[in-house]
Amino acid sequence: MTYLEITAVGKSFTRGAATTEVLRDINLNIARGEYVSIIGHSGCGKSTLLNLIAGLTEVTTGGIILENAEVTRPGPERAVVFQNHSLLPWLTVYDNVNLAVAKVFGRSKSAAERHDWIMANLDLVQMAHAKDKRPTEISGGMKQRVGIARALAMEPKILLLDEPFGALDALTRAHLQDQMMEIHQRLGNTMIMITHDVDEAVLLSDRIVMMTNGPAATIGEVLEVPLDRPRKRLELASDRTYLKCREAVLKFLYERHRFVEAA
Ligand SMILES: Nc1ncnc2c1ncn2[C@@H]1O[C@H](COP(=O)(O)OP(=O)(O)OP(=O)(O)O)[C@@H](O)[C@H]1O
Repeated sequence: MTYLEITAVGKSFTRGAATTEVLRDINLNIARGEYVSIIGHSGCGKSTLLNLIAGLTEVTTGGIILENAEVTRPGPERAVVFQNHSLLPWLTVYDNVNLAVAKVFGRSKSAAERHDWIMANLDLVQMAHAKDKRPTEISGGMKQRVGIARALAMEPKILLLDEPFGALDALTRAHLQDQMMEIHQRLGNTMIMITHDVDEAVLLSDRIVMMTNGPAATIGEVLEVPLDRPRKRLELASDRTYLKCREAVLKFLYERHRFVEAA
């Protein structure tokens, strides 16, 4: 059953007399609990699409519906995690998560319940031990985990991830990908993730949305990833289905829709 419905969405930006059509005729239905990745060359409009779903930008044409309600503005039911953590540097890890929790659950949960909820979410990303640290005192991977905890603490219907592991080294990245799979398995939430990493997309996703190059980019193909869960990266390294999916994405990106640098 469709949970998120993106229908005939287009997005243009106008500055002065110049209008750039970034996205054209995007159609995508996502089911509850699905993990969907969006992949495409730099500048094709992936972040623009995510921002439209987040309600941070308005569609130019078409519409986006989440559980029967049109998306017109940002809301806690669509939490975003950006590539570079967006924690407030003067607050502790705990207080950064608390800020979101107080906003969403300030009325519906007691102070004790809110405390337990903050700690439960920090536990989920294995950051409870660092609750009193400030962002400058923890590593990039840890900051990203706190950002994920903060987003999850809002109990969003959809988690929107804009290259969440893009700024991390390969080992930290692999560790966080594994944690993300575990969290998805445990909570069953709907995830939409932008990535440039083909292996990451295949490992984590139920479907991979492949975008054509801009301007006026659209969805070129959608690839199903029919791999059982839980998934283990080492076992998949030689799995035929995994390798076939990987090849399909690589062929889309580097054969059929090669990136051509604008002159
Ligand atoms: N607010 C804006 N005003 C004008 N143009 C914009 C705006 N936001 C994005 N664009 C343009 O839209 C296009 C797509 O940008 P976007 O950031 O969505 O691409 P992307 O696929 O996420 O890129 P990358 O992979 O490099 O992060 C770019 O040409 C960009 O310049």
